[in-house]
Amino acid sequence: MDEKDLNKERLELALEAAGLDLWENNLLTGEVTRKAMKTFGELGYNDQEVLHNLKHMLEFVHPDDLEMIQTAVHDHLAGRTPEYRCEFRLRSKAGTWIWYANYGRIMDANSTAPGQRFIGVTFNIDNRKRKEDEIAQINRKLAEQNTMLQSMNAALERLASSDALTGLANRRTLMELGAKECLRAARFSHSLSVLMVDLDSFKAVNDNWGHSVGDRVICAVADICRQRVREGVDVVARLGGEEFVVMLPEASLANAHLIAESLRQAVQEQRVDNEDGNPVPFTISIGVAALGAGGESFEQLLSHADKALYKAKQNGRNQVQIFAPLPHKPQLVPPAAANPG
Ligand SMILES: Nc1nc2c(ncn2[C@@H]2O[C@H](COP(=O)(O)OP(=O)(O)OP(=O)(O)O)[C@@H](O)[C@H]2O)c(=O)[nH]1
Repeated sequence: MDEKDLNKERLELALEAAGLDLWENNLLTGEVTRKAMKTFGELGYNDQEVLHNLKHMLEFVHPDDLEMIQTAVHDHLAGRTPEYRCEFRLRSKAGTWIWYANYGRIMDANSTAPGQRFIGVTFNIDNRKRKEDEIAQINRKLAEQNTMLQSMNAALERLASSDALTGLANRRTLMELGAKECLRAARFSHSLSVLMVDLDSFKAVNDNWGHSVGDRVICAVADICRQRVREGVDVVARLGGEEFVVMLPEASLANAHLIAESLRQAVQEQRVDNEDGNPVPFTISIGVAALGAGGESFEQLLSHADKALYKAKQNGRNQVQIFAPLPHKPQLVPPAAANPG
């Protein structure tokens, strides 16, 4: 055996051990000078079924992968890539698609007519591709589930922070926002007012027209409050039942009074019909309070507004009352303490 045969033998062994199948093509004539017969054998074809012709070879390639192969060859031929690399599917004789990879190089790149010796190897990557597909599918499912979880979390968050009937903030949210706003207002000596809003004689609305009409009245009041305050600044909350709170940062007592009066009037003019199409009369009373110089807590502010609301109810309902702190009574000094000795 001469050195050439020995080298050929060594190469065959190396290719076999690496699972590589050598091919050689002439890109100028389209002739396949060495067919990757190990690959075609694996796909179920015999030597006669595979012609020494590049055009014929490409007929085994999945139609979706053809353009990618042609681009990779073209880029390499034009010197844009140091080697030709490509992954594609080949049709087996049984009709299934199997993934392969190509790695090759134009060996006569420096000649005047390069492309006559395009040499490379093909190797089976089907297992790897299938695993990649499985992983991609799992990742897609995980991403879908993640999106679903995120939207469920957002929905849960909405449910936990808002009132189911009106969509307004609930008591918990109001108390959280209110406490923060109170601290901020006290720290920077800014105004902060609250309106305590309550439907008048609402029991009668329910008793006369039913609970569902009562619910619609509650929603109508919620909408009026929501529409008439500054979006993103003021907070409208339903405390429960027929009671609402409107928190007005940066609003003085006088401004809050004006807003309260406009809400009261808007509610009085709002029409909600009963099941027979007849209007249901309803009004609200409002208590207004503003943060004083003493830096009260939000709970105290609400309690002041509630006291004003009580006054509005006592005075006949459908009105606005302002919380006025009782005038400070001077402490009487006991005579004994005044005249010691
Ligand atoms: N439709 C409906 N009614 C509710 C809801 N929550 C509470 N109520 C009713 O609201 C009514 C509140 O009645 P009261 O607390 O006696 O007060 P009021 O009749 O409005 O009288 P004043 O507040 O004194 O003017 C009760 O009849 C409750 O059943 C609700 O979500 N939907």
